[in-house]
Amino acid sequence: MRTAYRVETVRAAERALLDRLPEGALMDRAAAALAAACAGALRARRGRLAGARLVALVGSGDNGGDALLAAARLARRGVGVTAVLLAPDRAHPRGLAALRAAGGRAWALADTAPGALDALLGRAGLVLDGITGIGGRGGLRPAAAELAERVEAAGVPVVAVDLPSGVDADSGRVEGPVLPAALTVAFGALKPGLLVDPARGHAGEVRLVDIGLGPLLPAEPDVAAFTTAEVAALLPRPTGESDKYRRGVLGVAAGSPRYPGAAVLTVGGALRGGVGAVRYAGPAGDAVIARHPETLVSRGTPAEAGRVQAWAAGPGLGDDPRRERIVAEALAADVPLLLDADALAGLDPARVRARSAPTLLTPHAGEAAALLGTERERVEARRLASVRELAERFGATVLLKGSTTLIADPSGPVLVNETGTPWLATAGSGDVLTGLAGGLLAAGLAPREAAAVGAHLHGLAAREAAPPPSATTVTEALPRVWRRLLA
Ligand SMILES: NC(=O)C1=CN([C@@H]2O[C@H](COP(=O)(O)OP(=O)(O)OC[C@H]3O[C@@H](n4cnc5c(N)ncnc54)[C@H](O)[C@@H]3O)[C@@H](O)[C@H]2O)[C@@H](O)CC1
Ligand SMILES: [K+]
Repeated sequence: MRTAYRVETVRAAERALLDRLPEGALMDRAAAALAAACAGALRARRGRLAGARLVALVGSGDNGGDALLAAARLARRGVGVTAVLLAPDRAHPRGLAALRAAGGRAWALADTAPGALDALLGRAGLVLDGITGIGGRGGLRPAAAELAERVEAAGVPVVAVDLPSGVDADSGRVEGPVLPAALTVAFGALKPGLLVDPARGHAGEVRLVDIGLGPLLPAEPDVAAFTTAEVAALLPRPTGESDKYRRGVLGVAAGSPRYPGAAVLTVGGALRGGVGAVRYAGPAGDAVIARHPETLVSRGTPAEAGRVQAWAAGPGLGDDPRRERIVAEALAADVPLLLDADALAGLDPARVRARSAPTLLTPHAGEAAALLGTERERVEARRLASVRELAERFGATVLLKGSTTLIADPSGPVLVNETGTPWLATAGSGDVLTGLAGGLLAAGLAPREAAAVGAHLHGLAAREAAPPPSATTVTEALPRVWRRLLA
């Protein structure tokens, strides 16, 4: 499990660790790892360290202190270092002394002419961003924002200290200018913003450095991501006693005369979700049978279909006059239920909360916004808060699709899927995910695991499908992903 903790939790663990260690030891650990990461990046660019040039951007907190101490280490190894101080009178005193003792230069940003700054950046092989870390509040302030803009314009690769400056560590929100990094070196624990967009999109490669915080962090993180090995361990596997019913049957209520393809794609995903069988109920049975002859099809609504272990309803129901009845019957079924797309429109939280079996909702940002009575942009800017709010309001598991897919229960850590790719923004790919996650539900996974495993497999399949992937080629790539994970 990759885990992330909120700032408050990280700080509490840091305080406990600081009490046990000599003064400065923790920052020295952080600085040593940071210097090693920068040395690697500089060597990768020009083969050797001596003679390389580094510019360290230094804010007024400990994040700037880390940058100064790391820069001092690099200066001792022959790197030409210039620190640009945003607040010279508040720069970390020990860090600044170490840098000067190592032969590094320190410039006050306020006294540096724009031309001189640009020339400095133009010669630099790497920029170390120590403007703000977990103490950063709101978007970057004007002087820092202007500096970030100049660095970006210079095109020098940036290594972020702990977090890209300007992102919100706890929420992943970005409220103004940010300095995007090629590499972020995080200390002690990842923060939620390093896993959740839009902040994550500015962090580049994220490397976690162990500074001894682990044993002091609580067992339950705020945000977590399954690794592929953990997903592989959760995949349902048939046993000697399995038959098609014991492996689980998923009922699919999707598609309409106008959108038969949604039924085909949802069933296609479901057949690759580890189930023993898929029952399709709806008007697109002929199209489904033509593509997936193993499906049990019927024309009726969920209540008229046979026994299933879970239902997945919603894709392509469109303006089918039976839509409300279909959703009502799926809600009334005493089995786990996945609701997506057209089944989410106007969904009443009380109806979901009243269910006796678990429910999984899989909105994209637009659908989530409609359920929350807000705008899509607001959901996209506040993905973590939005998914938590939906889960709480509906008393359900919610999978919020998008640039980083998030999965929340009414309480407990939010799961992040890290396998997603922008290529998945393609017609019908959500229908495949609905079938896949629904299949995993029917096969016996809890909603949270079904959602996380489904999203993980879906992302891996999209990466494997020939670019550009389509919903159909993603479906076709799924068995290859299963094979690899089961091996
Ligand atoms: N506490 C510890 O034991 C350790 C902390 N470490 C480092 O310390 C950092 C946290 O240090 P701090 O708590 O001093 O906080 P930061 O250094 O992250 O930022 C605080 C400073 O930045 C300024 N600032 C805040 N928001 C700003 C904005 N929007 N624009 C411009 N300036 C802004 C504030 O005036 C304040 O002086 C971590 O991110 C990490 O890099 C590491 O050295 C490991 C050990
Ligand atoms: K930073």
